Amino acid sequence: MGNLAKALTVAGSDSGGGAGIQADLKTFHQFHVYGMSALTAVTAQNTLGVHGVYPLPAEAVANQMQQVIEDLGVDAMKTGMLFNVEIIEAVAEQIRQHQVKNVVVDPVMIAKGGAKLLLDEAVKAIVEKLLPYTLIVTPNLPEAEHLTGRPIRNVAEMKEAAKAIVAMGAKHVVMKGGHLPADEIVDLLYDGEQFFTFVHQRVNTQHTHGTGCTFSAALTAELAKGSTVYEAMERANRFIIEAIATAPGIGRGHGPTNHWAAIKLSI
Ligand SMILES: Nc1ncnc2c1ncn2[C@@H]1O[C@H](COP(=O)(O)OP(=O)(O)O)[C@@H](O)[C@H]1O
Ligand SMILES: Cc1ncc(COP(=O)(O)O)c(N)n1
Repeated sequence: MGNLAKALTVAGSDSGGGAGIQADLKTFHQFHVYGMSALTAVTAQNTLGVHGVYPLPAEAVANQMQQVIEDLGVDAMKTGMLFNVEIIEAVAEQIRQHQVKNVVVDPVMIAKGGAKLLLDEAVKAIVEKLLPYTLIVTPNLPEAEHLTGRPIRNVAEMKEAAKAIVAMGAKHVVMKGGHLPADEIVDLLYDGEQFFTFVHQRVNTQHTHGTGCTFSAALTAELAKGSTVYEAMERANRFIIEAIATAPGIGRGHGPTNHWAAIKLSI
């Protein structure tokens, strides 16, 4: 345990356990990384949808971050549902004050059922306050469209959007291509100079609740352990594909992925 890697998630609670803080902590654990959390909001949620959103005061988020960073230490952190401008500003300020490295930002905006997990006016705060501290930002296509204000209909437009997002201050972009209607999914990594594409077959399933959270948590866990961005991307990508392919199939709606999925560490 001497070299135990430690990761922090700053995100909302999904009472259904498939997304949010719960998905992140389960994934950190599966990667043998010590997981810590700063809760931003409570959602009353299950596989059928979001039935209530109860944000916490920004001060409560900042205080949780401060206490774990100053005592336990954070090798990597991720953000998920941040909900409003005040919380985003508080999170950015904690990152700045404590010079937290390896920051992954999953710019969660809308739950699969359509519920707002980020207020409209807060998109600008993600760009202006958070992206300058971000090592990897992981938008899905609708999120990348909101960040850039342009439509994304193919891989060429994904690359253009990735360039625009790096120009906003993030060091790397992982743009997830699951929302393009094709049998092959293309996930894109851009490091400001080169594009790397990760292409895989779509699994035919409705159990994709929390895929974005689980993927970005895996990325964060690998960074906490000292992997390079490329290695972390490759391992997180394999993990999420396996987690979707072996989803337990619970709940009456969009069920969770399998957070016990085998981690394929060999590249
Ligand atoms: N049906 C699927 N089969 C295989 N992989 C998927 C499927 N849906 C999503 N993924 C993968 O899960 C991750 C999240 O994808 P995406 O659906 O684009 O984002 P989000 O969950 O944030 O909406 C990506 O790495 C994507 O390749
Ligand atoms: C608290 C919380 N955070 C994030 C998501 C996004 O989940 P998904 O990956 O299914 O879009 C969610 N549904 N709930």
